[in-house]
Amino acid sequence: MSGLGKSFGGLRALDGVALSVSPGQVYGVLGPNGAGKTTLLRILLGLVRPDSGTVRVLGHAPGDRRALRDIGALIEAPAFVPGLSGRVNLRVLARARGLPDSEVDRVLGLVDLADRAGDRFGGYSLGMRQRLGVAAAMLGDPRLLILDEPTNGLDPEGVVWMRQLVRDLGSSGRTVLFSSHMLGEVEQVCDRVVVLNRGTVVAEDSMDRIRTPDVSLHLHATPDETVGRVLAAAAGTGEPVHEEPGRWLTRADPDEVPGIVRALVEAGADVHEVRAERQSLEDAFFRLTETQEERS
Ligand SMILES: Nc1ncnc2c1ncn2[C@@H]1O[C@H](COP(=O)(O)OP(=O)(O)OP(=O)(O)O)[C@@H](O)[C@H]1O
Repeated sequence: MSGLGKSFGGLRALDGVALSVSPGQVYGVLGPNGAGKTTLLRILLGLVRPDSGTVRVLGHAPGDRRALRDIGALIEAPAFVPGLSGRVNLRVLARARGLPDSEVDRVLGLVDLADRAGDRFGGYSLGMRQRLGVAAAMLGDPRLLILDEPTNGLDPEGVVWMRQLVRDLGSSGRTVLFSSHMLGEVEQVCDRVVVLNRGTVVAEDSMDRIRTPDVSLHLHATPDETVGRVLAAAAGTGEPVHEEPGRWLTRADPDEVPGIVRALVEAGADVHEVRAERQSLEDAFFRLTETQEERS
């Protein structure tokens, strides 16, 4: 998709969004509340029409029957009939699509609901409802799964289970596009991630590169005058921060760290402590969304 825009009244929910998802990738859509994640996923399914831009899903226009056949989706709370059992709810969906009842049993097994499949949907916990929603999305073994906040309502055990399921789907060649504001979750299962903020893409890259390879380099080294001079001249570092006498903080490419330490020693500095901390996705997320706030 490219140049995607969507407004609701005066509110710009998406603005010039471009992204491309390759088959077999697990792709995370990340962003704070109201960033436009759900709107983006709804557009892919043909549930919302964009005001501008071009979108192709599995080679077709969004909402095209040929594409929908190969897409499974869970968008917001799944709608099932409360008085019917989980199994019967799925059978209704499966039969409407010409799928055999054995397919229902297969997906119930995948989401660990086989034991409770005969119970009324109305009596299901939030987590069970969510599992049934995922099972419905997997009916017919679609090539592309679009899951909007799939861990909503799941307990910690359910979150771990969902993470594993998404991973398994990815490693079996399915393409999974899922949104989350649980950053750790995205970090652990995604190949690539797009970070949205206020309707625009603030980053779109591989998980490793989003995190940026840079480390926060904490140094305890003296004397200050020598350390300051060496850090300012070192390649691959950010602006050094002099935290207190003898203590420095800078950003550095991890490959440059040995060279920085060598340069300090060669310049006659005493190096007492070197600590390089990798940035988590959480750091990257806040850095990206904060930068955006500052710009606007
Ligand atoms: N049908 C609609 N009518 C009016 N405004 C809408 C509609 N759908 C979304 N919006 C607005 O568009 C913006 C983006 O919403 P969207 O649901 O896509 O964000 P999100 O990133 O999924 O957020 P959340 O994490 O809170 O679900 C929000 O400000 C929202 O209020």
